[in-house]
Amino acid sequence: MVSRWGVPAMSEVMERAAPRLVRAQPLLRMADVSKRYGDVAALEHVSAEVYPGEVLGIVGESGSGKSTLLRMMNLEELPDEGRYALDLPGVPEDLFAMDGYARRMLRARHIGIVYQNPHLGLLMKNSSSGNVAERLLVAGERRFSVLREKAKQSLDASEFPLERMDAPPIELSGGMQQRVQLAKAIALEPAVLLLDEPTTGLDVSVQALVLDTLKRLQRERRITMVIVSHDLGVIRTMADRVMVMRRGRVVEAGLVDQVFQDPQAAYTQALVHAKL
Ligand SMILES: Nc1ncnc2c1ncn2[C@@H]1O[C@H](COP(=O)(O)OP(=O)(O)OP(=O)(O)O)[C@@H](O)[C@H]1O
Repeated sequence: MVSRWGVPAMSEVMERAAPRLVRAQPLLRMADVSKRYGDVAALEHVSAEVYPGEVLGIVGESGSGKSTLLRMMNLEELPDEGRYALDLPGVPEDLFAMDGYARRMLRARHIGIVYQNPHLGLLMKNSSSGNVAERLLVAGERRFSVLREKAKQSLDASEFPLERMDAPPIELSGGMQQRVQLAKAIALEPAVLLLDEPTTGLDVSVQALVLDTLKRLQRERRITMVIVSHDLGVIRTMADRVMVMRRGRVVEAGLVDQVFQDPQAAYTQALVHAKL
């Protein structure tokens, strides 16, 4: 299949299409994205599509380019080449072509992100409710009582203990910090929620609880998500489809169950068997 940008929708990849009765327009489309850091090719001709309400998992060993791809999806960084579209009203065809201010505004309004490292997503010494409210300011709300109430609702939806909402993240556990990031990320009901190793580093029991919250939110709100993890268990729990990356390239993509039960690429086979 060739996209309207004239590049293969999933170049050089064994994409096994989801057996959907209705294939809507993708909400998110990245085409032929490449990025080098000096001699390192972090991404080479990567294409990805995510459909509304779908969870795309991205898996691969350390250094395979997962986080770099997510940073591009979050418009934090620009690639050397490639295109990026979100199917939203009034949004330009190629988000990479927007100026810096427009990119920041679009990111704040339509994209939510949870980082593995909460220091990247939160002001650690501000109150947790203030961190969430900061995101709401982007939508133009200025009334303190409304900001506080909406921040509270978002924290509650993230199953954050509300009696701690005035505590700064630096005083909270790792699991609670991730819930504050999540509350901030979903406060404006983003079109897409990006999750970069959101539970890595947490105790196994805490990890399970945070994944439960993410799954519930996804089920109830049909949030479109992209989740990066090196942990196949996390991807299997969360994702509908998976993209397997190696050395900056997509080596395999398809439905999670298909790819994990019957991996086609030698690299995916090794990943799956290493996990068993
Ligand atoms: N800002 C940067 N400057 C230089 N090299 C970078 C930069 N960001 C990423 N890289 C390099 O690009 C490659 C891909 O990195 P990336 O962090 O995307 O991989 P990853 O799959 O997310 O790995 P990990 O799971 O360890 O985070 C790596 O070789 C990395 O060292």
